Amino acid sequence: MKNCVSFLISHSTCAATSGLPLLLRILRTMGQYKERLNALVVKLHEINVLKFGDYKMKIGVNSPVYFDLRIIVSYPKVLAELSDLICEFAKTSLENCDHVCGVPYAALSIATLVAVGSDKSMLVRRKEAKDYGTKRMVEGCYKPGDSCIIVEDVVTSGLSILETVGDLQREGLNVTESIVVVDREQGGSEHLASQGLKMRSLVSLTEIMHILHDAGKVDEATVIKVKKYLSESRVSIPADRVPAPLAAKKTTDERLRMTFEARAEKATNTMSARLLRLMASKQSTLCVAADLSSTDQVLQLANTVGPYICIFKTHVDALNDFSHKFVKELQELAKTHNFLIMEDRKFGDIGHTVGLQYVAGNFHIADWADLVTVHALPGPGIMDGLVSCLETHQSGLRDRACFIVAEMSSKDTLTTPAYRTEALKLAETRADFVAGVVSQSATGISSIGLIQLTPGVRIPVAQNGAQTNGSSGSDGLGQQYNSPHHVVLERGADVAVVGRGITEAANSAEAAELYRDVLWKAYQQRVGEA
Ligand SMILES: O=c1ccn([C@@H]2O[C@H](COP(=O)(O)O)[C@@H](O)[C@H]2O)c(=O)[nH]1
Repeated sequence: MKNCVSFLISHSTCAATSGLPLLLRILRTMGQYKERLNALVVKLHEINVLKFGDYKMKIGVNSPVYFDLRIIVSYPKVLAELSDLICEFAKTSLENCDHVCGVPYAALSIATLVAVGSDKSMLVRRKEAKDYGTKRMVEGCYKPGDSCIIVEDVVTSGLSILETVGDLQREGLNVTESIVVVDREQGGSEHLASQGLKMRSLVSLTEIMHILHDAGKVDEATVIKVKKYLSESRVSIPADRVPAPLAAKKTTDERLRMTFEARAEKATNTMSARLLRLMASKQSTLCVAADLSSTDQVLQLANTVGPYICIFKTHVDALNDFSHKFVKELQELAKTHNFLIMEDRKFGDIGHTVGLQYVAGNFHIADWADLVTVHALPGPGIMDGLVSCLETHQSGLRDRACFIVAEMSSKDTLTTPAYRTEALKLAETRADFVAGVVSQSATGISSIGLIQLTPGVRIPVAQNGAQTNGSSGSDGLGQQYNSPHHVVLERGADVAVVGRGITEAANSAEAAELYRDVLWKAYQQRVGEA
């Protein structure tokens, strides 16, 4: 019945456009489909894909029924019929996805024919990474954000599907659904659902037993034996076998629902805890980017927006009159208005060099910037370089921290999903110095205390002057903007960076107050306080 409803949904559009009365046409198509499915099940039994006896399963238990869909490749007509039925069954889902990926190896032949039958691109997940060439785990032409449907032969626990989904997600693909031939009804669909994955099966083990019994292929005793086995043999997946991106997704979701106060309690980095508390007490998640060229302009802006912000972000190498008097005054304003100073230096060299750039040079950044930004590109050595300088520096590690740039906001950024994953790993392992990450999304950020800083934020103004909630254009030089609402609720931003949205406003104080309020309301909605 469940599958008839799926089938009905898939076919309602084509039925609606035909000349026949709608219901009659749907029922006829459904009847034909059901007849073909029954015949296929009988055929699968005939060719020994479906076996009854006493079988030792991969998961350790014995089963009175076993499916070996691997041998279907030796029966091309049966393989073609099965794939055709999947194309019918999942018509709408297949129309709306970008790719089809079979779980290796048994489902590969089925997925290939489904991809051909539905004119969709196919992806192949490798079971082992190559140690030469591209070293990719997923072969095929795709880009991050593309959607993909999984095709699997038989589902018991769902672990094989989860492993495939894990690899696809690591490549930035968005897995929307899994279509399986047989659901053994031993917990697979529930496990997948608990990881946010929808699963639909062509036929369940119970349905197979009914079809074969009605066709006189199995006796009543076998039906009862299988039924008893099903009621006694639920299969579980140990938490440590759930692939990382999926496990991380659960933690990320929990993290996003927590208040800043609660997260501060769990934060292992001192500056992260301090900033989270500051955000909560000041009710502000706004970071203003002071991309200006004179120190007077910067100080005036800091004084104007100070009451509404948690971070004041500078690019001191863009100033034409930098002085140490300037940083002293900026620090005074930070004390008066209670905000942190972030120098958006985006360090990106080897450890030794960045150490010098941090504590020495013209700017002596470590003397006055509470926070700095750092690229992950050079690898862990960059952290060692910065941290070793701080160990002998007057401010010490307790009062200084960095944000790792995991992903940039600009169009066609080279911070690919794979790069981002590695940058996040670096952030998670260096809680001694890392307070947060610069990122456009929360995916994969699992440490509760890690703060997500998201630049590229601007309130969109509609043609008629009314505000809208959508994404909000670009600056013609690669910067891409999203609305405050969108970055907090859809992308998981904790702190939103706003530059020209405030510095170019007619009244910077009013603009900062507006951004602060809109961002705070979105945060409250996210944690369920609104
Ligand atoms: O990915 C990134 C990282 C940093 N930035 C910085 O944020 C501000 C954005 O200014 P707007 O005027 O709001 O565009 C700017 O200081 C950048 O250096 C970023 O935009 N994207």
